[in-house]
Amino acid sequence: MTKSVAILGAGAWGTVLATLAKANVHEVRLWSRQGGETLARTVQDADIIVSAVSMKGVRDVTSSLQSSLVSPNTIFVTATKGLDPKTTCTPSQIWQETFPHNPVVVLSGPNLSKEIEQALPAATVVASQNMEAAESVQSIFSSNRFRVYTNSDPLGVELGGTLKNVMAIAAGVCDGLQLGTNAKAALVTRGLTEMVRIGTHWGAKMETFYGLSGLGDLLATCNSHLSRNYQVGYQLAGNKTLPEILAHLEGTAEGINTTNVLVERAKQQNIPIPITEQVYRLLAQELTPRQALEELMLRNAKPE
Ligand SMILES: NC(=O)C1=CN([C@@H]2O[C@H](COP(=O)(O)OP(=O)(O)OC[C@H]3O[C@@H](n4cnc5c(N)ncnc54)[C@H](OP(=O)(O)O)[C@@H]3O)[C@@H](O)[C@H]2O)C=CC1
Ligand SMILES: O=C(CO)COP(=O)(O)O
Repeated sequence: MTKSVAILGAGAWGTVLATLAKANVHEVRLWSRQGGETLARTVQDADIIVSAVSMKGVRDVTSSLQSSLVSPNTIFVTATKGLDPKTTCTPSQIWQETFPHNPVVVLSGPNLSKEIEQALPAATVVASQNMEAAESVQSIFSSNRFRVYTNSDPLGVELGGTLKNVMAIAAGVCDGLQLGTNAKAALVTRGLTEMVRIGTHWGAKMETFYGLSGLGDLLATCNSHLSRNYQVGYQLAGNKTLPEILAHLEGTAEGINTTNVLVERAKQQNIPIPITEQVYRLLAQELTPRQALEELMLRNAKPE
């Protein structure tokens, strides 16, 4: 059945999600601040509202939408991979808090938009406490080139996609310094352990991090020059400064803000996050990439 899909955010990801839904013959309206259409008209009578804005736009968009008419049956889908700097809330928590009576679905997975744009095969996860809503979103985006799985742990799926961005920055540094395959394997594996530690403390299920939205996205972004977060790390290792890198980066690298939020939250809750901490210090120009490596290698000996 044809659905009416409103996609908010016409950046790299929003545009690709619009193409996928259109290919399944849904009626798609794509909104951005630059476009001619109002937000209220874009979401009018929508069955599904997909948010693909970057984290810095989520609060603006949710508060602008509050006054618009959204039916309680409308499903919200959030595809943003970030954390709110003020509250440390995830995007889906913000959407749910703003629209407490609507189903909210998280869409996240190893989905480098440039590859999907080229019609290369990919898989993703749609997660919700409302399985009917998740299945509805699954059918909107599923195709022979985009395989969509459902999951009942939205927090775990969302945190997987968010926390891996920090590790992608670290992986970019690792490759930029040409530290080798052993170092990269160690980094990504210990990075996953760190993601599980933070995520389970937050209330997510451990097994979710071993699925597409956790390990899957970690592998994709830690191994691809298409990842903006990886690019940030790679270029830091090439001695560029963060402002220089950001001046030429195509799109958003959410891992930078996420690192800051995580360090704050982990400090308050006493969670050890050694890799994130070194990424934080590197981004803050407190140390060089080589010094960050030394710090990680010379930590106290401990069991795995
Ligand atoms: N690109 C990818 O491969 C993937 C990205 N994601 C996630 O999706 C999100 C968006 O990424 P991506 O599309 O790549 O980023 P882009 O930088 O390409 O686009 C960002 C989008 O957010 C919008 N935006 C930013 N601030 C505001 C605001 N205050 N109000 C309204 N809209 C705003 C921008 O609108 P405007 O054009 O008007 O500036 C733009 O549409 C990120 O969280 C990212 O992690 C997830 C999976 C894959
Ligand atoms: O989340 C992504 C792929 O799944 C996109 O990664 P970047 O934001 O690092 O480009």
